[in-house]
Amino acid sequence: MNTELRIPSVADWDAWLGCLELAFGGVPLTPESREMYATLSRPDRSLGHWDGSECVGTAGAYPFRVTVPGGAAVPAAGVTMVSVAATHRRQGLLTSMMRRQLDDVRSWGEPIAVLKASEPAIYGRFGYGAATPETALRIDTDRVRLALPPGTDRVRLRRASPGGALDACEAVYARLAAGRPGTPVRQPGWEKMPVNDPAAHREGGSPLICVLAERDGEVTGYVTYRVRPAWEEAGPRGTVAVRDLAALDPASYAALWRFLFGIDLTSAVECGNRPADDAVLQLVSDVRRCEVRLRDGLYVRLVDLPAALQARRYRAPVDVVLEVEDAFCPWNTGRWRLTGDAEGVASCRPTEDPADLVLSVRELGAAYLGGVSLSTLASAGLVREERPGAVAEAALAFSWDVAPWCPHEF
Ligand SMILES: CC(=O)SCCNC(=O)CCNC(=O)[C@H](O)C(C)(C)COP(=O)(O)OP(=O)(O)OC[C@H]1O[C@@H](n2cnc3c(N)ncnc32)[C@H](O)[C@@H]1OP(=O)(O)O
Repeated sequence: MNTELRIPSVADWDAWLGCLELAFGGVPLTPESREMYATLSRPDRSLGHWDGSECVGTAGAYPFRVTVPGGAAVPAAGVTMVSVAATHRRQGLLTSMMRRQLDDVRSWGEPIAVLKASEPAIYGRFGYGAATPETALRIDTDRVRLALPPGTDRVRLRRASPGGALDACEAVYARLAAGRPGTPVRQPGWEKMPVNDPAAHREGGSPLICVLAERDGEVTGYVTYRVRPAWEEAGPRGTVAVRDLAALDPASYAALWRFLFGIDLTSAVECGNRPADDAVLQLVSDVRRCEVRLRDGLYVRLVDLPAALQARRYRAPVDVVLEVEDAFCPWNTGRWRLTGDAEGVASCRPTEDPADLVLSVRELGAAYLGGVSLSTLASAGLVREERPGAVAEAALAFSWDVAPWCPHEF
């Protein structure tokens, strides 16, 4: 196959986006989404495969910063808009784009690349590990009750227009992003994404509604949701579909959930993406009536392994030699001595010392944000222990007190 791989010019944008649309089923993007992507896209950080004048492959990489354990916001390539034309699939076009992109990311000095996959089977071969397990929830609000922490009744709730409340919501997001590994710091322009609400995407639901939680006149939380009304012989069976819910304190958090549970003419609350440690599951009276579906969230690829491992903090003191295999980015292959703890700057240097743990870069990516335990990976046979006790030591050090989560779409 004779295709040319190159950075698209601004004039290539329509053809480039057209390839992406077709690969995702051919439904044209709504004008709102098209305009948003046109503003956010970075042609200089994108790649296209061209077969003559036809664009047959696309990939992009936004310049993000992602919170890692310890609170640093690490430069990260946000890989996105990956597609290959149906006429050209399984001929290695994606592989060649991943090759070029990871070389580019390395040259940009971004220690990690992250993505959300359309299908989990695609990116492991390129060294991406599923790092932030997330849950999709559906709660039967006719039968489930909520326990409410002290102060819930003092939280004031106020409806606001999603666009008008953007600054207040973004301030809450920014404070939470700093404490939750896996969360991208919002880059300029991206605040529009959570309130992008094309009518074509509402699936019979209302336009997006925003409710703010306030304490002492300050916004302490928000929820955006839509209601999908439904009627049965026996009465109303509407669903509340939550897009985003965030709160700075337990009372505001509970007040928002209580509000969602009480919306008239509805009998269920659905959330497509919540963290694996979402506190609501500790408030519900009957967890069996909450459908909880585990999903893969953010995938992490260590591009510059020592820089990435040095950027995070470790929950307990650690001193281990990791023997890492990385066939796709061979500069990471080798033995690395990692030392670090909760406070100081970690060190990760090449070493000739014998290995304590043997693993691939994919497993290291999965464990990087503290959401997947090295012990679990060892139990699965994906991490090999060469020094007794090394798995337990490293698993504790890599773990974190909050589960990593990526509430940011891209
Ligand atoms: C971050 C994001 O943007 S996620 C969005 C990804 N895009 C999509 O899902 C859109 C629809 N799908 C597509 O456009 C294409 O099928 C792609 C991009 C997923 C794959 O592109 P291709 O050029 O066909 O991939 P390529 O030929 O390089 O395949 C490389 C390997 O991955 C495997 N592979 C590719 N796609 C898939 C898949 N969906 N599921 C499982 N394996 C896959 C191939 O079989 C091949 O395996 P091999 O090396 O063992 O032979």
